[in-house]
Amino acid sequence: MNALVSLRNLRVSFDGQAALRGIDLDVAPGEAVGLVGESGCGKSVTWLAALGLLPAKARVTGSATLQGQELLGAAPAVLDRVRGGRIAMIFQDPASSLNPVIRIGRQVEEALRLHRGMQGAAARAEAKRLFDQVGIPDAARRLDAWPHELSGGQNQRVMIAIALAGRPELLVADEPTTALDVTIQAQILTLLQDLRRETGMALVLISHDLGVVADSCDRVCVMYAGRIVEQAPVARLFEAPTHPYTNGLLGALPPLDGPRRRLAAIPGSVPEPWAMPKGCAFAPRCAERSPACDIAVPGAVPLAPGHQAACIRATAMGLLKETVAA
Ligand SMILES: Nc1ncnc2c1ncn2[C@@H]1O[C@H](COP(=O)(O)OP(=O)(O)OP(=O)(O)O)[C@@H](O)[C@H]1O
Repeated sequence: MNALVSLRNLRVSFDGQAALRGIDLDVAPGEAVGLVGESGCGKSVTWLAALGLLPAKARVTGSATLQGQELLGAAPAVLDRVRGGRIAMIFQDPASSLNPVIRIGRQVEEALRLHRGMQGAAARAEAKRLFDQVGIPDAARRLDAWPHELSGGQNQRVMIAIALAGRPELLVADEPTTALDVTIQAQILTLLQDLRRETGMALVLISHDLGVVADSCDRVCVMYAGRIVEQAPVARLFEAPTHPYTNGLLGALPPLDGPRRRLAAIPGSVPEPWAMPKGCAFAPRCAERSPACDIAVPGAVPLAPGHQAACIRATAMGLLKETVAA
């Protein structure tokens, strides 16, 4: 795969506490990758680190490349061109990302000026086109609205228009629908899919909801305590989940058909950074734990094309495959 973005052994710590413990991830041009996991597992920090958006106290090591160009430690001028240009990011709460005292059209025009050098009537016409593209009704008039005059869903569409202004090759959408009503959530997710098809950009969708990610993405990465514990194409993940944590997330999904049942919750909680076990971080919550789980952190084992899991059960399956093939 010729990756658009490659993360290699990406590690982040704050005040000596590890938040990311070695992320390896490729995003191909045009693909949609879902990043899923419980709150605090490092989904947002992964992309904030790659884009140089973490506070100075964060210690970041490893590598994050955009078509071979290293982003970690890159000059501010390089990062300014990448951020909001080749890689755009939208966040959960559009109200806090938009400037409340600048009309929304002006905010889109500013992004067009920064990333495409557009000004005046050309920028205004392009801003209107972007509003049309993201489904803001009565776009010409809405350009002059203030953020507080629009609903949360409309403001998220404005954020998406700002993100599209730089013609990104990758859009990172960090819980883009969490703050919205359920019906609006579905509309925004559909919009992101449509835009990906229209523009050919890649999409990284961050969510704590495996169902949301499964509907919208080609591939899913399951994160736990600062690591990717399993990644696979969506269909494969549902057919052959290997990591017990993935199984736990799948068990927590409501069934598509059949009677409603109580959602299975995974007992226990994620270990705190200062109390990380020596072996597998999920072991204390794992029903399939064995003594070997406590010895060392399991590495990612390839199981099928695009499918890897970091669990000693996967290690055992990998060895079994090698023995059969020999
Ligand atoms: N600026 C910061 N200073 C200190 N710790 C931080 C900072 N930002 C993130 N962290 C820590 O890094 C870890 C990963 O956080 P991150 O926000 O990436 O999690 P997440 O998986 O995106 O969770 P959520 O779904 O709640 O957004 C958490 O333990 C968090 O407390």
